[in-house]
Amino acid sequence: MATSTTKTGQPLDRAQLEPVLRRRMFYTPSFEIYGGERGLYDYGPPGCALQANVVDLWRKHFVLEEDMLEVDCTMLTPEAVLKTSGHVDKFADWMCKDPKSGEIFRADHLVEQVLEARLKADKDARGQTIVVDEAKEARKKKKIKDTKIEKLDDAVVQEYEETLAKIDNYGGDELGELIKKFDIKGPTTGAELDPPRAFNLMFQTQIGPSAEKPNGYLRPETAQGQFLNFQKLLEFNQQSMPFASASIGKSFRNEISPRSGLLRVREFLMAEIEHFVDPEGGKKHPRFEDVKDVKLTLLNRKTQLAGSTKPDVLTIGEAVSTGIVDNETLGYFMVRIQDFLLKLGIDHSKLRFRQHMANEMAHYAADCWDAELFTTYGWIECVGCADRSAYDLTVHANKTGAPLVVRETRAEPLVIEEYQIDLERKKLGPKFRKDAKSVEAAVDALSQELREKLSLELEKTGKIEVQTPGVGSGTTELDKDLIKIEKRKRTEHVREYTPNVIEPSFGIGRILYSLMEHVYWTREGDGARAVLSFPPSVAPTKVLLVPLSSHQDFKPFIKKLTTRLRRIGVSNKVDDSSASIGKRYARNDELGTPFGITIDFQTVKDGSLTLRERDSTKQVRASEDDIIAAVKALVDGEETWEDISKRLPLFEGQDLD
Ligand SMILES: Nc1ncnc2c1ncn2[C@@H]1O[C@H](COP(=O)(O)OP(=O)(O)OP(=O)(O)O)[C@@H](O)[C@H]1O
Repeated sequence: MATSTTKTGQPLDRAQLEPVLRRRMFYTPSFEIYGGERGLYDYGPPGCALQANVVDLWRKHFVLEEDMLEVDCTMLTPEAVLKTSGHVDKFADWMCKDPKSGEIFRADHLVEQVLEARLKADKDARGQTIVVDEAKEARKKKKIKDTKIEKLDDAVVQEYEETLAKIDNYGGDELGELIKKFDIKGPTTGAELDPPRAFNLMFQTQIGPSAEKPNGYLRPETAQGQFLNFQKLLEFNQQSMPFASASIGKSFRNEISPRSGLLRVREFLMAEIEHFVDPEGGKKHPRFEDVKDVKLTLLNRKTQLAGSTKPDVLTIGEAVSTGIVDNETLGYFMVRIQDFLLKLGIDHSKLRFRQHMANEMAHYAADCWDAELFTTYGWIECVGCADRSAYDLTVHANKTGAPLVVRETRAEPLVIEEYQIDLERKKLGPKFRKDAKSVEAAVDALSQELREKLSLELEKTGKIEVQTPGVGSGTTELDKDLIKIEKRKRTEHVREYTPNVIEPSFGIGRILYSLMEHVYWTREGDGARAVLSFPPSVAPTKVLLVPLSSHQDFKPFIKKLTTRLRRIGVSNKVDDSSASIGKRYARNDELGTPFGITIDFQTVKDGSLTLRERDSTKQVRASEDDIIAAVKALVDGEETWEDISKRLPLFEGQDLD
């Protein structure tokens, strides 16, 4: 796997970044003083501010700009809902147990880890200047300690790589076969593993005191609440289609082996959109024209099937017209997802869209693309974008009888010619008694094809036989006196259909962590200093106020500045500690604070201030009004630092760093 690099081209060292994130309290393991609980994290002040800013941007970018209908649905979900949606039976991962140690592994992750480790060892071995036989010889003689030097056959390397490219697609039996075939054993014991078995990821719970057994779950996604409110939302939207609902809230998954920090946790914030669209007419999107020339990096299904991970860069217009992406609405949202991630500060070169393989998608899905971000943990799915077809609305409507459909008055009434059936009910009742209703239902359910066939038979013989499950022998004879079948015209003024759903689904924690990796770099100086180059819009704190010292004369300026900044909604912090100004700025570079205002003796003389930019460490000096206006323009994204440094005089007086 390629290594991740920072914007300065240095390999990204997670062992350096993670302590910074923990120390500055972006996030921290929950319940730590009780020994911690895997897969659960608390966010500290900068983490909370960052998350709030990302969520705020999400709302503006999607809910506001796309005029979506936001809902906030409950997390506690009755069992019946999740039974109908398929989660109770199918929302599971494959786990396997080491019978010797009792350790539990997620089967696909175990295969992935082992194969990746073997490929790495192979690469290392190939990189050695000594040939492998010599390496083995040397190892025998204990000259080389590294016992991992193992070279694989080229065919094995290819097989491993192909397996890894398809790792998300295997079912339990296939994973069991891979474990056997590749001789994968318990990592700590070397024991043969038990065959994989399905583990449902939902947390079960009991709703109410009278429940005798668990009768509900913590939701594993926010989507179901949106589907169940479909009819009310359609009404709220004055029956107008297409429209989208949106929801931000916690979801819960009892992950088999949570790992990789915020990337795989058991409780996480999701932001999901359900865009309801008419399935007829190719799922067009009214704004597709505006985005059709935007390029995306696409790793399609065909490429993955060939065992490759080399993506294509295509405009979304090309991708949709050639059928690589199924339809305009899905393509439109992929572009909007990319725009959003880039706005946050995601590195464009570390973003790709990967198409799900046919057996990786839910059986009802028409197409699905994940926005994946490259991190030190490899490519990580951060946003799923799926076409869920009409599945969810259909199953809930069938189960409850609720009309989760759109009824539209046709512009032109539709004249339909069809076979219609008239039953002589007065005679049917006395003849079939308790079975009359079943016979009637069976007749009503006859297809047009059958009706045509039966009408000919009725005309010819004067009687027909109809399949009536559960009545007598299973077929019932009806004669001309009881049934009439005729071809007639019917005019339909209203069209009824179940909308299809395009669902972009964002994991906010995964996006936050990937973003922190993407904006992290180190500045050479006295020791490498960490910098988090968040764009001003998402940075936890926008401005640091630094008085030169704790001198009394600076205090009124600080008070005035904080009040003014607060009034215009710019978050700021004062650092009046005794550390040098350079040190204080370095501390806040770690927090990603993009701007700093210094208050010095010149300020006391003429009211002027310096404004420093985090990444370049350049400063300008100007009046308080000009500096405040510059900060506001920078934070609102109306001007860049380049604009400001052209407009206001540069300040070279002090090298603060
Ligand atoms: N355990 C988790 N921890 C953090 N975020 C998650 C977790 N599971 C899912 N997400 C986020 O929710 C989004 C939508 O969920 P989805 O059901 O598509 O994920 P998934 O395909 O089950 O993920 P994975 O295959 O990685 O388990 C994902 O793109 C991801 O950002």
